[in-house]
Amino acid sequence: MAQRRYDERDVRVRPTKGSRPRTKQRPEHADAVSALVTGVDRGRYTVLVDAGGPDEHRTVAMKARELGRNRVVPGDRVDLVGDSSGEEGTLARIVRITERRTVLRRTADDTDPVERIIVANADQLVIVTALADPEPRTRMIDRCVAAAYDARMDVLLALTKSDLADPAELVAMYSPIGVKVVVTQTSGARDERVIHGLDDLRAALDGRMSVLVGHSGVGKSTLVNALVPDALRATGIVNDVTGRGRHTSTSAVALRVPSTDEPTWVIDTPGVRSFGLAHVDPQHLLGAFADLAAVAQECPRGCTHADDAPDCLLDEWVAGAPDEETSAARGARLESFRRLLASRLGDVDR
Ligand SMILES: Nc1nc2c(ncn2[C@@H]2O[C@H](COP(=O)(O)OP(=O)(O)OP(=O)(O)O)[C@@H](O)[C@H]2O)c(=O)[nH]1
Ligand SMILES: [Zn+2]
Repeated sequence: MAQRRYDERDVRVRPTKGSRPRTKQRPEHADAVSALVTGVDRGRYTVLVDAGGPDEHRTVAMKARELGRNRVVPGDRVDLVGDSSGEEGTLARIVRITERRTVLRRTADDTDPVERIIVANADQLVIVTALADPEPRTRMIDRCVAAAYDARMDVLLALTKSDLADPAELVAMYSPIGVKVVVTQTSGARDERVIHGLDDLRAALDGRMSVLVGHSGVGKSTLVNALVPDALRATGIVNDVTGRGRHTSTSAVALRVPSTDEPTWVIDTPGVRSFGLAHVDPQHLLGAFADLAAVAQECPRGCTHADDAPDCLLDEWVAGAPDEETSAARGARLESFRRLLASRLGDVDR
């Protein structure tokens, strides 16, 4: 992973006439140790020092003043100074946030200008959806897909409760847009419950950091508890956050999935039910569809590529397909893209 750190060199100082450059000579913190943020609770950060290494241990940290208002979120790689031993009563300080590879954001709703980073550095978004009880809500899935693609994350659709309904329709709907699908179902009594499909899910998570989202009752906890047997204990000090505002009532927690060779993490997001998409750039969405993006480059200036866009070349691309099969495949891709685009614009949800 090519990572570069944010540090003092990133602060561009504009020389002002007649005054010395306002460079603050901050210490470089050469003795800092790096750590992974696994949880946040009321200004206290649970971090894992030397994750995966011989000296791995959990410790608690606070943000150093110099980080200002920058948010630190689960998945962040940070540098610590001070006492990072993890011994009781100690508190380390986070002095740097390593440049993030991905940033998953949410806005409260589509018109809310306030966007929050909820998770950093995650590779994929796992949308947990029950096939029945509760009924799947494709608008919610679309919104999650849009948010993930905007964050440049992959999407995995985990369809639970296949004992109650057939997954075929949803699979057909989402596989054309590059969404991987795993299907699970439980069987057996509560204390000797087996989850079919769990190995497929494990394989899809292996070596990656995945964020799990899903509505209440879809079976997300059932999956998390099966993947991370000590999930409750592993959350440590992290619990509900005293939210400033109504959208931060709970916070995300990173949990390590044991017994895989590569470090594998799931980030559970109890508070996140859906995504407002006000921040999503339609251009980013298009970027998730390489074939469409190539065609759309030649679209008229300012083309929205939406259903009602005049002279959008994407329509021509479908119409001009060499054979029926290609035309159907292209049509499905375009339709999916436009569905996501519409969810971004709020059309679908109204
Ligand atoms: N029939 C069936 N029921 C399931 C399956 N998986 C989970 N359930 C049940 O669905 C209910 C909800 O499961 P949970 O794992 O608690 O769901 P959750 O998504 O974590 O919901 P919250 O805890 O409310 O956020 C429970 O009664 C589970 O026993 C499944 O594959 N089939
Ligand atoms: Zn267009």
